[in-house]
Amino acid sequence: MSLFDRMPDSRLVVASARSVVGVDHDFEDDVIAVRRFVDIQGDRCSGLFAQRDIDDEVPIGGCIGKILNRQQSLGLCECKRVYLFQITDNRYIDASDPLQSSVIRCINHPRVGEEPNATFVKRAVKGLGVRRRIYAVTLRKIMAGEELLYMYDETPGDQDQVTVINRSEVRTALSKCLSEVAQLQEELADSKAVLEEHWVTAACWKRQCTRVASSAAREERDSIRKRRGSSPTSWKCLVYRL
Ligand SMILES: C[S@@+](CC[C@H](N)C(=O)[O-])C[C@H]1O[C@@H](n2cnc3c(N)ncnc32)[C@H](O)[C@@H]1O
Repeated sequence: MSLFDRMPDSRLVVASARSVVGVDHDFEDDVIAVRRFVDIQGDRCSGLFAQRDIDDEVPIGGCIGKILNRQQSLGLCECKRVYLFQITDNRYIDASDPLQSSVIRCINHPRVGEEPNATFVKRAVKGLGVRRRIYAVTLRKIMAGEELLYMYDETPGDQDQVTVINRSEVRTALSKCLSEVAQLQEELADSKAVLEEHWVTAACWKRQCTRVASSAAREERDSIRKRRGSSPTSWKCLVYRL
């Protein structure tokens, strides 16, 4: 029997507060909580954490959002944070808007050295106005305090090829980004006095650096993508594996 068949009645899962549309980032119940922390790039981000021990194969909650087709979802793959969950070849849940989604949107991908401990299963729900839903389910027993993690490229229905680039390609892409940022910082330092005169804040500086770094990263991705001929959505995987 597959994990999908062993799912309990999805109406019960839908009723869970964790699957309710519009739950904000401060969500916390006795099973999971959304916690904010600072990631390796120094940005504040959110993740889902177990509040108590959770057994294997327990549904955590449903992922909700706007249903998009592949074409409509492409632009969103380029966003800094991607909240797209693929449910079929041509159907995606866009969970970008926290007010139109559930806290399940906050599940992160495992970092280096971490293993996934959750996955998603699909289940059609009749009579609830939602044609297709996917549920986060634990893959093993989770201990209280552990972060829930799932491999983004394993969303049900995801047929994309995963582009795995080797370490030297990663290093080249990274050093290119870093040198662009260093150059920008030099330019900014030159004009620091002028900027100070205009009361440009540190936050604005950071935004400019980030913008240049992400555009450099995008160019690098495009150039590798051209060389590799991979599909645009597979870049989610590339970015996360960095
Ligand atoms: C579905 S959201 C997860 C919640 C997100 N961390 C937040 O703060 O709202 C996916 C985004 O989180 C970030 N993310 C998730 N896992 C990551 C990881 N292992 N390393 C770096 N960024 C990650 C990426 O920006 C990604 O586009």
